[in-house]
Amino acid sequence: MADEDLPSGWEKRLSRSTGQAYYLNVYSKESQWEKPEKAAEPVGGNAGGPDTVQCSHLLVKHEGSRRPSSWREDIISRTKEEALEEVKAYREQITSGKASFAELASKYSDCSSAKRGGDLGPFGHGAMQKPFEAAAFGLKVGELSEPVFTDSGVHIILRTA
Ligand SMILES: O=C(N[C@H](Cc1nc2ccccc2[nH]1)C(=O)O)c1cc2ccccc2s1
Repeated sequence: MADEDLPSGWEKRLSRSTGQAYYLNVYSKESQWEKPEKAAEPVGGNAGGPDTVQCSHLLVKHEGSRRPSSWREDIISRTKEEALEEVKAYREQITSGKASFAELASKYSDCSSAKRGGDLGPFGHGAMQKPFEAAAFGLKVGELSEPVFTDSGVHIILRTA
């Protein structure tokens, strides 16, 4: 049933038992008696955003990391603060053009993806730790994140696709 000033994503229906009008959210299939005032959003939260992104990252682990070991160092003992300072220095070298992201990631990242210049390949929602996912999906293609903290350590993330 059409209703000229009904926000998008809703349909007006009539109750079979009472004949009273109710409103159906065409995305969630939920219904309500009150006339909606806002458009219904497609479910899934990132309406209009991509389902997958591709990123490279440079990870500096620290003594409190989930796994304080990597291909670079058997036992990683730097502090979280030291890891942040190192990541900020790498970020500055990249943004000033003194070094490429892939060059620094391959040399200094404590993630095994260092062997691929930091490339993690394409990934969707739910694949990575939440702070990493939130940062990655918030980047434009070609954009370099500020330092991001996860249980693995301190990252900078470059969205590549
Ligand atoms: O979890 C990984 N590596 C961990 C470190 C780590 N922790 C992360 C958390 C979020 C995103 C990437 C991350 N990498 C390790 O080596 O201890 C991954 C390595 C690779 C390599 C290739 C592609 C995906 C991945 S995910």
